Amino acid sequence: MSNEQIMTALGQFVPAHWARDPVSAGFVRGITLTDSALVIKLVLPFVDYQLEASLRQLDEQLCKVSGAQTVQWQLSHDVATLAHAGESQNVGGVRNIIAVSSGKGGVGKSTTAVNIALALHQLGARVGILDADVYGPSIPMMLGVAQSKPASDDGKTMAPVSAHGIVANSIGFLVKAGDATVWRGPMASKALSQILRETRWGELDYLIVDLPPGTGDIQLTMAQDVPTTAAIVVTTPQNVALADAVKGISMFRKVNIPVIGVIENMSYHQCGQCGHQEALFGEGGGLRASQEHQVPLIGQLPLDASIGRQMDNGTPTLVAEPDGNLSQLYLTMAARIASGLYFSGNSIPTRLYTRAV
Ligand SMILES: Nc1ncnc2c1ncn2[C@@H]1O[C@H](COP(=O)(O)OP(=O)(O)OP(=O)(O)O)[C@@H](O)[C@H]1O
Repeated sequence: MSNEQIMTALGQFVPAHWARDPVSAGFVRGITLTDSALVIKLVLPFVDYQLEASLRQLDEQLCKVSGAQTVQWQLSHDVATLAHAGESQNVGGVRNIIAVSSGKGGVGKSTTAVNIALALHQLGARVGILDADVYGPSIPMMLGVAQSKPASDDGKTMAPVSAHGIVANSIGFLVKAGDATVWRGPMASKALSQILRETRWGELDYLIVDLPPGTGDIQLTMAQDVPTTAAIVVTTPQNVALADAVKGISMFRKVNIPVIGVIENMSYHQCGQCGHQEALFGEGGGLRASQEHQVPLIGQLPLDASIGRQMDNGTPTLVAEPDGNLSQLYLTMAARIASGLYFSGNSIPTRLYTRAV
């Protein structure tokens, strides 16, 4: 068997949404031929979705060059810590902080943030979510834990609330409904920094931060006082929402936070009877914004009453129907976010993946 031919075959294959092939990216960790099986071990610095099915396209070619009868893919991940802009100190065992923002309110930012967090968890990552939407904290309700409170043994730090396999903290757990809405910008920003640093998040691969809509003080805090790795902008296809989303993209760029991409929510309505898709709010807006501003379009989600209903019941789509079509959309987007984050970011040198075969 020639390792070189196998590496060449692997080196010519770029899985969906990856920026590089697994060989040049340094993910191949072992190639062995046991009995009649060729065993290929890959360790990824991000979580992925349906990667094995995609790699199986290579099986025939790999069997031919190795003389093996089958290929066994051993896939695992060890999520890399990526460098962030600014001087702020890392948050405990949190490897990456992803801010989810929107230019306008009501576009489904929190709904998307929660389902993406749960999707990353379903893909095998350790995930937390911080509800920084001080003016309308909705994550406790969406995760079905509105009656819970983060526990504090020492009066200084808090244990986050666990729900559906992820951990969460929210201003909504800590102050009475409506109280935070009268806070002025600086107070809200201080609350965000404090809640972030006083929560014992434990070891997390990804901490999703659900920001309030707009481009104000809190967003600046994310750049200056929080080690934010990258941001995602959620929008609807309407022109007004898009114009605001573009402002959000520019703002993150100005403060050197890379934008992983745009998610277009409520892009189309799918008829429950015949499956016909109709673009209720115009078409192609997210794609246009992504092309004009050179950010990837991470995905498009339909306007689907079940997304809202499931959230209102505290069992988000990823929990209510983990294998359903909508969950598959979220899982695909989560994988794009994870790989996009890695390939667009800078790995911290100590965790750099070396080429080893
Ligand atoms: N794809 C979707 N299909 C159907 N309903 C949706 C979808 N996305 C969100 N919703 C519903 O739209 C409403 C607003 O969603 P959400 O609270 O997530 O928006 P938001 O952008 O975070 O709002 P705000 O900025 O005001 O907090 C909710 O009732 C939610 O259930």
